[in-house]
Amino acid sequence: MIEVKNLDYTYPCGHGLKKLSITIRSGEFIGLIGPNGSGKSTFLKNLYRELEPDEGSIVLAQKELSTYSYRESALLMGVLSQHHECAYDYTVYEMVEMGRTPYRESSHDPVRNAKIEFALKQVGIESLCEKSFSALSGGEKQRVLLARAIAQDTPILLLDEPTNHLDIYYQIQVFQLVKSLGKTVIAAIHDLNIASMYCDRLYVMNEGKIIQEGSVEEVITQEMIQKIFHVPSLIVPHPQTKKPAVIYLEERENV
Ligand SMILES: Nc1ncnc2c1ncn2[C@@H]1O[C@H](COP(=O)(O)OP(=O)(O)OP(=O)(O)O)[C@@H](O)[C@H]1O
Repeated sequence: MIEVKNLDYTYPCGHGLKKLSITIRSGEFIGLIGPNGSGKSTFLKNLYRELEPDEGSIVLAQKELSTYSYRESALLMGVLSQHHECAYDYTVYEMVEMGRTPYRESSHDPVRNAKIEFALKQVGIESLCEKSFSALSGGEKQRVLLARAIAQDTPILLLDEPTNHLDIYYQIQVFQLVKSLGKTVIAAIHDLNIASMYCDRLYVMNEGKIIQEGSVEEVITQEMIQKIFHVPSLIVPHPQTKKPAVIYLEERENV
């Protein structure tokens, strides 16, 4: 469904992405992991067209991304990014409504309104509808933006550290909810235990490159965590799921 080949992007300062290639099948839940500044957000921004690649190709549903109009790509990809700024004082309902913009529906359209209601209910924010978006906490804003992305009803969701501002209850709620939607998901994730619980496959990024790719069992290893994050760890099978669970160790001799 998404095929990225030899993607290059360089910021004026010289940082960016180098020859990135990724193939994602329909319905996969993909995690991007890697240290701060490794290029996860830059990659997602190239996908959701905030940045334009210098070289390489991004093919979405068998068509080069740059040949889609912005409306067409908004019908395919929804985005939940880390940015919360909003120039106007919209209500929560108005923010979620914006997810339907690419559809050009009338505000009385029953399908449109059902999609908005569904999104509000799924994220559990019906009671916030009349509140001003700018008056919400960081975590509440993030949930509103998730509801907007759900209302957009796209087959692909791009998530840039989606649970940044959320407490553990809502972190798990967001990942469970996104997983239950059965969409193709690409998510930049810092928490390796969350990545292990929800992702089908992981890509490890470092210095703008993909340096490893595989199942969570293949990727989440003591060696990778030591090499990429410089932290000693112990990997144990999760007692419920048997997926790798990471226990971080103190840097001590003879551990
Ligand atoms: N707008 C920008 N202008 C110049 N350089 C940038 C810009 N945004 C990011 N960079 C640089 O590009 C590199 C990759 O940054 P990016 O934000 O993609 O990393 P990341 O893996 O998402 O990091 P984090 O985990 O901290 O969110 C970093 O060296 C960063 O300083």
